[in-house]
Amino acid sequence: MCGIEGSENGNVNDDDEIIENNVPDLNREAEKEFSLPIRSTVFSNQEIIPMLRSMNENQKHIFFDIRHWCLEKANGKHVDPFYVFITGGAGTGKSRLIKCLYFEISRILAPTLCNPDDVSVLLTAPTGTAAFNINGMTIHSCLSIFKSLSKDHATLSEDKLNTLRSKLDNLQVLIIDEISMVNKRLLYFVHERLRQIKKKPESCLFGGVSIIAVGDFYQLPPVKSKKSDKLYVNDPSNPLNYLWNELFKVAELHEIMRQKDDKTFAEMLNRLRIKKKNEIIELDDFTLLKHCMKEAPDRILHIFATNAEVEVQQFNNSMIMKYFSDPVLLEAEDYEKDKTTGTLKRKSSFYNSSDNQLPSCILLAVGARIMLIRNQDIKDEFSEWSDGNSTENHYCLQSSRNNIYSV
Ligand SMILES: Nc1ncnc2c1ncn2[C@@H]1O[C@H](COP(=O)(O)OP(=O)(O)OP(=O)(O)O)[C@@H](O)[C@H]1O
Repeated sequence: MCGIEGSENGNVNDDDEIIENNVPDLNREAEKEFSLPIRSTVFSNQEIIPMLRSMNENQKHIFFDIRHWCLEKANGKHVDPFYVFITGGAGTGKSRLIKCLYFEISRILAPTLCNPDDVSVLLTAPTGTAAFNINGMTIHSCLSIFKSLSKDHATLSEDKLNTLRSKLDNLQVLIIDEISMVNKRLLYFVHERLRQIKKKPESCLFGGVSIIAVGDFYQLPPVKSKKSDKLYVNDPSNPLNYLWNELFKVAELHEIMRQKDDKTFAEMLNRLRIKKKNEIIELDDFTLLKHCMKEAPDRILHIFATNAEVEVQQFNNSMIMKYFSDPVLLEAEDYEKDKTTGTLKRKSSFYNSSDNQLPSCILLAVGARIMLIRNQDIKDEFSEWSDGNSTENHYCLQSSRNNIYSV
């Protein structure tokens, strides 16, 4: 991170793995008060209605099946919970279908809620970026699941559970996008938490809540998971196998909508999707791909396969060196809490871990655009930050808790 001023003397719960390091911007004082960040996602009619109208046959089929279930539920009929896995290659319209489903489910089930603040359906994803993409929340934050997924975190105190219950007692459907990034253990925690919220026995899967899992197992796998822990691996010796295998009914989207006007390209993408690493690409596909490769001008958005190519002295730095005359190298400062005095001391060396991924220094310049890709604590609510057009030579990121990140 950038230079940091300010310190915190809060008690830190060492068990909480969300606190990966005791840096000053991670004030866990606020954690003492349990507040629930659950919020309903709101899509406007203007946004959704054109999407509903333009669904393709495949999307409609899935949509109306789920809609039918909701209507039965809203009419007080006894319907069993359903577990569906909506899959399809990149650009087949999964995210779009999710938004339509969320809109329709919340609309149909709204009259079954006693309180307007209650939630009948939740829109979630396993990572912040994926959740942002669908205007949803992370599974961890809305179900109060800790990142560590250790047994100790399986249960919450009655107080915390009651807070969750007050909001989610009427939850009927949970939508999980990017399911390929969810492993068996996380799915088990989802089952456990829902069961606790709904006060149901172990045998009641997901506490009776229906699950719509969406994603593509050819896309991103769960971070740091053993092969047998991946959902699609049917391993009867794994005690958590039952929560995915044979439970979820598959609904597949086939038509690539993102490149729908370029059938040749879309078909090639479908062939590449199922290729294994090191498997030869057919000559025609290779030629088509080569044909699409063009030298991109420096200033347009570049996509790289690894963070290292972007960060570690590579693209970003070379662009700053090329276009700015006054680059500034900022070194990270790391603090740790002295367990006896509770005060924060600057560490002699920079905290480093393979999952931290923060650079130990960053090169900046006046006028260079900055994108904050990782906000350690959303409660910070950065109130100001440079959009890169400022002519000031001192940038300040002021958080709501008065930690100042100066750049
Ligand atoms: N029925 C449709 N009519 C018109 N456009 C559509 C339709 N379905 C999807 N699209 C468009 O196709 C593009 C890809 O859709 P979307 O992002 O939902 O796909 P996806 O399967 O979630 O992709 P990915 O797996 O890459 O995240 C978007 O621009 C979306 O608006």
